[in-house]
Amino acid sequence: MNKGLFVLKDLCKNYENTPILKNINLDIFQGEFLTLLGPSGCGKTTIIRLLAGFENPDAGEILLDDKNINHLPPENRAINTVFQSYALFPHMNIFDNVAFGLKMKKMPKEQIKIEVENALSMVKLSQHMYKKPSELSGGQQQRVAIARAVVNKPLILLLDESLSALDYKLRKEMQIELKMLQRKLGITFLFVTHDQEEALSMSDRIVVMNKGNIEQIGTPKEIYEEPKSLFVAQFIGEANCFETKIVEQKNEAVILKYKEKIFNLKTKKIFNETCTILIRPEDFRVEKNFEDVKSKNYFVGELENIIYKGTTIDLLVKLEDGKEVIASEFYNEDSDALGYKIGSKLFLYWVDGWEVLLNNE
Ligand SMILES: Nc1ncnc2c1ncn2[C@@H]1O[C@H](COP(=O)(O)OP(=O)(O)OP(=O)(O)O)[C@@H](O)[C@H]1O
Repeated sequence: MNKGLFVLKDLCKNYENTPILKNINLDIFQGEFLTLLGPSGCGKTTIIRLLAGFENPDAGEILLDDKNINHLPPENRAINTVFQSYALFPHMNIFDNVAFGLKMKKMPKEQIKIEVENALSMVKLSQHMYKKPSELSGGQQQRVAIARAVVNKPLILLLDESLSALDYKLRKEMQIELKMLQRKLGITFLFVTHDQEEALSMSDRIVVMNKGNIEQIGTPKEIYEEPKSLFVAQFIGEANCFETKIVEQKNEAVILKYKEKIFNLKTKKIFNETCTILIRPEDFRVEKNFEDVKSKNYFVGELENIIYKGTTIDLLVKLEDGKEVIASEFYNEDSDALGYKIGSKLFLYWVDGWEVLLNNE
C-alpha cells in the first residue's frame, strides 16, 4: 500500500504522567474515510487534538507528506475540525458563518461569494443562507459547520463525535449525507465515534482503539468478520464466546474441547493451550429437531426468551452447561409460524468456517 498523506509514527501523549496514547502508528491515506472507534477515554479525541495541533506529542512524529509537523501551529496545517458542539457564531447569518475563514484569509469578495454558495449548495442549505443559526434545526446547523470547514478546502477534515447530538433518524440521514459529501469532495475525513454501527456503515477503514493503543485497523468487513482480539470482537457487535482447550493442532486444523464437547475446525492459525471460539448471533442456525442439524458443530439448549427487534428476533438460549447464548434470525411473517416456545429444546449449529478462532491472551 502507498504511504499515508498523514503518518503518525510511534506517537505518545501523557497527561499528568499518565500515558494516554502509547506508540500509535497510523497511516491516513489521501481521500479515505477513516474512523477512530473505541470506548470513552481510549484516546480518540487526543489523536484529533494532536493532528490539529492543539496539543504537542510527548514522543513520536506526525508527518505530512513526509515532513515532520509536530510543532507547526494549527492555522498552518490545512486541517479543519468539526466538533460535536457546532460552535457557530450565533450573531452571524449562515453565509457569514461559512465565509468567516475565507474573509480571514483575505480572499476577494466575489470569490468568497462563489465558494460559500458552492459549499452551501453542497450541503443543501442554499435557501437558508440569510438565516441565523438559531433558526435552523440541529441537523442543518451541523451541515453549516461542515460547510464552514470544507469551504477552506482542508487536506483533512477531523470530525469529533460530530453526529452524536442528533436524534436517531436525523443521525442516520446525516451519516449517508456525510459519506456522499466526502466522496464528492475527495477530502480525507477522520471521523471519531464510539458507535460501532456508525463506524461500520460510513468508513473505508476503521481504527479500533483500546486504552491508548490501536487494537486493529481494517475495512468494516475485516473488523467485523475477522476480529484480531476478543476486545474487537465484543466491541463490534454481539459475539458468543466459548473458551476451549486445545486437544491437538494438526495441519490446517485444530481439535478443541469445550466442556464435554469436541470440535474439529479448519484453521491456518497456530494456537497455544487455549483458544476462544467466537460465533456471531446471526451465524447460528436454529433447529427444533436434531435431524435438521446440518453440521457436526452444534449445541443443544433451552429457549429462555425471545426478543423482538423489528427486522430480527433474538433467541436467548441456555445451553446444557448453563451458558447463555444469543441466536438471531430475520423476522418475517413465517417467524410467528415457527412457533418458538419458551422452554422448548433447540439445536444451534453453524456452518464450518463461520466461526472465528482467537488465541487467548
Ligand atoms: N487536558 C487533559 N488533562 C488531563 N487528562 C486528560 C486531558 N485530556 C484528556 N485527558 C484524559 O485522557 C484520556 C483520553 O481522553 P480522550 O478525550 O482522548 O478520549 P476519547 O476516546 O476521545 O473519549 P470520549 O469518547 O469520551 O470523547 C481520558 O482518560 C481523559 O480523561
